[in-house]
Amino acid sequence: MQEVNELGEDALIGKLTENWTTGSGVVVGVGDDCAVVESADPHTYTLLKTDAVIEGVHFLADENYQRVGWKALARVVSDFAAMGGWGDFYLVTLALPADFAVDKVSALYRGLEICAQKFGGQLVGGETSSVPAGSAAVISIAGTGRVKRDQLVKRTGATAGDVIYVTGQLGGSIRGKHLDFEPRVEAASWLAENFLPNSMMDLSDGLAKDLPRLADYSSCGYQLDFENIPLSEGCELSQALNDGEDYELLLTQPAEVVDELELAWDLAFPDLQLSRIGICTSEPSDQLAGGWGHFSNK
Ligand SMILES: Nc1ncnc2c1ncn2[C@@H]1O[C@H](COP(=O)(O)OP(=O)(O)OP(=O)(O)O)[C@@H](O)[C@H]1O
Ligand SMILES: Cc1ncc(C[n+]2csc(CCOP(=O)(O)O)c2C)c(N)n1
Ligand SMILES: [Mg+2]
Repeated sequence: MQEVNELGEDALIGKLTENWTTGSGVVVGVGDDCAVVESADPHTYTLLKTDAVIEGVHFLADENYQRVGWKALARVVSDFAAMGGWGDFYLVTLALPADFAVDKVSALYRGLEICAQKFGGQLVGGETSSVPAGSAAVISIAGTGRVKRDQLVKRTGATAGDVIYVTGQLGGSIRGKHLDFEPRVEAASWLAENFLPNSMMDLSDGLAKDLPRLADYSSCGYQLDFENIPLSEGCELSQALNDGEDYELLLTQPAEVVDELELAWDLAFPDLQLSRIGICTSEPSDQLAGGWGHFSNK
């Protein structure tokens, strides 16, 4: 019997969805940060995302649950941002063991509310269920969002010659940033409005996992300047590549616009680093391997 760890996360999703076709109303199906579907408004698309955090996998059981609530919602907001959009409505699914403390759930909801308040969008319902005694708590957020049609940025548009950028610094998120990161909503929509990147995604599984994904989706390769990868304080390159949960933006821009982009960026976001870390190539690359994978690091 084949186990899921033998396939790895991406191959499993690929196998399960290989026969799914993109029917009418679907702009982007499986394979990007969000699904994108037509909306009644001719100027926007609707974004759809569902994302779970699991005790013991995404946070420790004794964590401050307000921070867990922030993280759970901010992850969805980050995926909306990665398409150039923002969140509108959120549903919360809880699956808890029977002895779970009410105070922890209340704290979780404060975190969700604070995050929704800060980044916009409303909490509008959910679902409550249980897990067997001794099992891990599961919190899942489903959200709908919006993006202007002419500002949608996908993972598939990178082309050879594009300059590859990341925002912020990478690595070491487990020291705390994975719980209280700022989804890059403002930066992403500024980019989408002013410099429409050829491709963009948020970095959740580490640059070593996510850049090869972006390159695969775009049918190109990449050449990294490792010395230009921005390291979080106290981190080594291997952490920046592999730790994951940076929730920074990874994007590519045609070379002709990068000088103008960098000047404008420094004025618009003086406190957020934008680093040129490499270029897209026409040939496939093998500079990177690693990062986070559920089941195994495949
Ligand atoms: N069980 C599943 N069935 C169908 N599609 C899935 C399943 N799991 C993931 N997908 C799809 O696979 C793609 C990658 O999903 P994933 O949740 O890894 O998104 P991501 O943006 O790469 O990661 P993150 O959510 O951490 O930012 C998405 O398009 C998602 O809709
Ligand atoms: C207790 C604990 N152990 C490990 C980690 C690290 N971690 C968990 S999931 C993940 C990738 C993103 O998840 P997903 O692919 O589900 O978006 C990473 C880097 C953590 N945060 N807490
Ligand atoms: Mg993502």
